[in-house]
Amino acid sequence: MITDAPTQWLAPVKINLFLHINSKIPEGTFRGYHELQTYFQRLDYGDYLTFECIEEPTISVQWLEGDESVALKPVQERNDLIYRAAALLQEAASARGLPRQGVRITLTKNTPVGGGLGGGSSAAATTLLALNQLWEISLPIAELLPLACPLGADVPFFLYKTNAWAEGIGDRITPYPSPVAGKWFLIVVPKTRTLTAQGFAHPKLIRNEAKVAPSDLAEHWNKSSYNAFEACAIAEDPAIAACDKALRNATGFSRLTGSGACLFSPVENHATAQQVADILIRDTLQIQRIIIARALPDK
Ligand SMILES: C[C@@](CO)(OP(=O)(O)O)[C@H](O)COP(=O)(O)OP(=O)(O)OC[C@H]1O[C@@H](n2ccc(N)nc2=O)[C@H](O)[C@@H]1O
Ligand SMILES: Nc1ncnc2c1ncn2[C@@H]1O[C@H](COP(=O)(O)OP(=O)(O)O)[C@@H](O)[C@H]1O
Repeated sequence: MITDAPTQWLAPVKINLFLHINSKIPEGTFRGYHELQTYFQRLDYGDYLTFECIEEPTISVQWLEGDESVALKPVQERNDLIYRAAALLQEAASARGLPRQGVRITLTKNTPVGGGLGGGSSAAATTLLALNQLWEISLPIAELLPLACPLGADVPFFLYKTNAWAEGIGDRITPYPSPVAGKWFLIVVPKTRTLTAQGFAHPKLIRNEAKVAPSDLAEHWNKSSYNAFEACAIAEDPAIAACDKALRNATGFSRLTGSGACLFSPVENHATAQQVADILIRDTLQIQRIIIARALPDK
């Protein structure tokens, strides 16, 4: 019997061009979470996922080593964001009177876990998008969003498949023209990881930034804005501090993405990126590796 090869999907990473925190939410469902403003930029780099649909309604997720090892795979499968996304969609299909179908998923792990690149969130969103199509459920994005939110504050953004301005807890998404589409970026992966919840809990985090309009920031993202986690991350973690200093010395710019630990800088072109990367890796002990990637265009 001839079967179709499983289809391969890229789960692209994001960088936060800037990230301001406006307040801590005092009550309601998201009590203790933070209201923020950020610009999510997608890059042409990420994990690869394959989906092999099967009739038996079981879900399995296998992690394969890519640029990253599989050492940080969640111990229990039911905690894997990919597994949880597939299970939520299975439930949604069943609730609509559609048959429960199964899937064998593989993840080729390229993105560092705890890097601030949204690897887990992007893989979860890609799973929702892929299985919505492959299982022929065809939910509109408005009906996928309630499934995405409980998986993580970053997951809704990845459903839009475009660069976007985000507010609320990061879940209120407005597609907005990218100020950097097509530009090359260096992403420094330090020999350390950060935990998002710890970053948000830091006592010295700036939590009262005034709100701005997208037009104020997207075009001046590298001058009149900042990443609220950066100062604390640099103060707390010598590896992040060393990588930040090295990248800033080499390119004149360095910024944390998300709650860290990765730092990024725009660069002129691929050749320059490679030259700078080679020198940084040679001279900076605290760098694990460097990703060279290009900002994806808007949809
Ligand atoms: C900081 C950001 C910026 O893009 O990215 P990462 O560094 O994780 O990539 C996101 O806001 C992270 O999104 P995500 O990684 O999905 O976080 P979640 O799992 O939803 O939340 C982890 C924990 O962070 C805190 N949290 C999260 C989002 C938010 N707006 N306020 C918060 O205080 C909560 O304590 C929550 O329990
Ligand atoms: N499929 C998955 N891929 C990556 N991380 C996952 C996955 N499932 C659960 N996680 C957990 O999600 C957390 C955030 O991971 P990740 O999205 O890679 O980093 P970040 O939020 O810093 O960008 C980690 O604690 C990780 O163990």
